Amino acid sequence: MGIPVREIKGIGEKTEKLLARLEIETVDQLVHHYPRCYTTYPEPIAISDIKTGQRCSVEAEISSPIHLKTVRKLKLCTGLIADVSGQLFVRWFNMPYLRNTLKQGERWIFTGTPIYKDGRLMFEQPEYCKKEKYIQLMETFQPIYPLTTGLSNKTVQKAQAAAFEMYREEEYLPESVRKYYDLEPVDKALKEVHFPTGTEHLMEAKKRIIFDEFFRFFSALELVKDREEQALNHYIIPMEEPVKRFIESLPYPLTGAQKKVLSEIRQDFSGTMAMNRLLQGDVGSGKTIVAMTAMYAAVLSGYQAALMAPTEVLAQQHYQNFRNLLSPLGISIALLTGSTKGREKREIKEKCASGEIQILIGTHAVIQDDVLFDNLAFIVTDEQHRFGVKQRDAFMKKGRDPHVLVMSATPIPRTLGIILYRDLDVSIMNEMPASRLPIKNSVVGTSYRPAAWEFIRKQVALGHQAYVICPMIEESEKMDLENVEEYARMLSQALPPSITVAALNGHMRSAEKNEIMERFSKNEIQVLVSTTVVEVGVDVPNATVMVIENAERFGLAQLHQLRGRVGRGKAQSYCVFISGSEKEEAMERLSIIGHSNDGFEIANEDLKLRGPGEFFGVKQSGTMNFALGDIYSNADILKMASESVDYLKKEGYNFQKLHQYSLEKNLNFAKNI
Ligand SMILES: Nc1ncnc2c1ncn2[C@@H]1O[C@H](COP(=O)(O)OP(=O)(O)OP(=O)(O)O)[C@@H](O)[C@H]1O
Repeated sequence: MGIPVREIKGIGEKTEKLLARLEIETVDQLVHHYPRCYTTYPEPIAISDIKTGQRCSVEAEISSPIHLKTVRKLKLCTGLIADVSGQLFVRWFNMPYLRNTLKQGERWIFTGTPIYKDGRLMFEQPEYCKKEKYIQLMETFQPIYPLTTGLSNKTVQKAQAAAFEMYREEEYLPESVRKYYDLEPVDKALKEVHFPTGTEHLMEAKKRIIFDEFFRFFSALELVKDREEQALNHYIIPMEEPVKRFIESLPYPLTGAQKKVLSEIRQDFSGTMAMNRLLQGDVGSGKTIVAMTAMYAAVLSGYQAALMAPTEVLAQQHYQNFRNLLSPLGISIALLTGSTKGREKREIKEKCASGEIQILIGTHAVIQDDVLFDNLAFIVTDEQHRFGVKQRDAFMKKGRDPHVLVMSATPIPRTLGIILYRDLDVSIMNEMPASRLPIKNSVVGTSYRPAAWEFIRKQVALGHQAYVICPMIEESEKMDLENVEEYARMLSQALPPSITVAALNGHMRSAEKNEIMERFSKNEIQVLVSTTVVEVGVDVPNATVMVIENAERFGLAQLHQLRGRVGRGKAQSYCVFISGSEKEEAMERLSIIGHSNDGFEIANEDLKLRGPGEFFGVKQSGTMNFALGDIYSNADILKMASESVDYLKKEGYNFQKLHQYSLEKNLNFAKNI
C-alpha cells in the first residue's frame, strides 16, 4: 500500500474522509485523481449583463450579512451581492465557515454559472476571490476536479500541491517507446496535468497520461489472457429440433440479425475451442432472447447456464422474462441477488450445487465464493462494461472453461472495436424488430419544457407512460437527489392528479428501486422521474415518451441508451432532448442524435465530430471508465497504446512488473471488458 493521504501536509481527518468517498486513500491515488476539465477565468462583467447558464465573473460588494441556516441536514449559506448595475442572490451548500469569511461591505470577485431558481437569477456555489489574486488567475487555467459534497475544488488543489512535494512518479516506459510516440516523461506530464503552465504543455502532458491509462488497460488484458489461454471446448451443445421449436413458439419472428448471431453461437458451441464472444447489439435489438435461446440449448444438453446482470432491477427483469418463456417448458430457474435472504438463499445455493437449478440469474451475487455449480457450461454477462476483469474472471471460474457470451448495448465504431475487444469474437446486432416504429425525436431549448409536460399528459391520457431524466448537477450527488425529488413534485403538480408521478434515484435501496420499477412496469406509476439509473436495459414497452433534461451534459452513447427505454412496443414513441445550452457545439452534437436512431451510425458520427485532440472538454462518450482518456476523442492514442503493448510483448517486456504493486487495482482498472 502507498502512503496514506493523512500524511500530506494540511490534510486533516475531515478531508481524509471526504477523499475516501472518492476512493482516494493514498498519495498515489490522489495524484492520479485527474481534473475533469479546466477552466479559464473571464473578465468580470456587470451583474445586469449576466445570463442563465453562462459561466461568468462579477466584481461585487457583499450587501447583506451571510446568513446560515439548515435545511434538511444541508447547511445553507445565503446572501446578496451588488454592483452599480444590480444585485444578485448567492448561496452555498455545506460551507458554513463562509459566514465568517465573507463579510458585509467587502468586495470580492465571484465566479459561477447563474441559474434561475425560485423566480430569480442566482449564483449557486460561486467561487470567490480577491481582485489581486483574480488578476493572476486570469492568466492561467484552472483544473476542475471531480468532487463530492463538502469537498471544494480549492481543497483538492491545495492537497495536490502538497502531495507533489512528497511524490514522484517512476518512469516505466522504455525510452525507445517514449521517443517513438513522442511522449513526455511521466513525472513531468503528471505535474503538468495538475498545474498547467500553458495550452501546448498541457496537451502534451494529457497525451502521455491518457497513453498510460490505455497502456495499463491493454497490458492488464494481456496478463489476464496469459493466465487463461483459450480453452478447448468441453461442452458440445447442439442447437437442434427442440431449440427450433422454441424459436417458432415465440410471440414474434426473430430478426435476421438475431438469427445470424444464433448461428454464430451454434458454430462456437460445436467448435473445437470454447466460445469467447461479445454480442454488441444496438439498444432494444433483442439481445435477451438470443442469450435465452442459447442458454436453453445448453440446458437441453444437460448442462447449467448462468446470467449475470449489473443491477438488481435488470436481474429481476431477466428473471421474469426467463420464467415466462422457459418455466412452462419445465426448466428450473432461480434468481440470486444481494437481496435474496437467508433460507431462500441457502436453498438456491444447494440446488445450484446439486444441478437441480438449471439456469441461475443474478447480480454479482452469483460470483460469491460459496455459489457452486454442478456442471456449468455457459455463462452470459449482460452489459459487460459495468463489470471488472476480476469479476469476469471469477464468473468463469464457476465452471471448467465454460462458453462465454458478453452482451453490450454500447455500439462502438468498428475501427475502435477491433482495438478494444482484441481477445473476443464480436457479433453485431444492428437491426430492430420489424414491428417497431422508429422513435420521433426533437431537440429543443428549455422554453419548450411546458409543452413537453403537456405532451406527457396527452400520451398518458392515451394509456401510455413516460420517463423524465432529470437535470444533473455535477458538483454534488446530494443536490442531484434533491433535484429529482423536487422535479417530480413540480411535474406532479403540473399534471392532473389522476397521473401518478414517482422519483427514482441511484441512492435508494435496491428493494425500494425494485418496487418503483415494478409499479412502473405494471402501469401503477405513469411518469417516472429519474437520474440515469434507468439507463441500461430497463424494458417497459408501454412507455412511449422520454424527456431528457440537460441533454447537452450527456455523451451521445448515453443519450442513445436513455432514449432506448422507449420505442420498445408497437406504439409510436417520442424522445425530447432538452438542451440547457444554446452553444453551437452542443446543438451540433444533439442534432446527430436527433436525426438518427441507429447506435452504430451515431457512434461513427460522434467519432468524426469530436475527432482526436479534444482535450479540454468534459468527457462525453460515457462508454468506458477511463479517468481521463476518451476512446472516441483519443482514438489515436488508444491505437498507440495498443500497438506498443503488442510491440513490448514481442520484446519480452514484463507487464507483471508494471502491475505488481497494484495488480488488483489495474485489473479492476481494466473495468471495461
Ligand atoms: N424479433 C423480435 N420481434 C419483436 N420484438 C422483439 C424481438 N426480439 C425481442 N423483442 C422484444 O424487444 C424488447 C427488447 O428486447 P431486449 O430487452 O432483449 O433488448 P436489448 O437488446 O437487451 O436492449 P437493451 O440493450 O436496451 O436492453 C423486449 O420487449 C423483447 O421482448
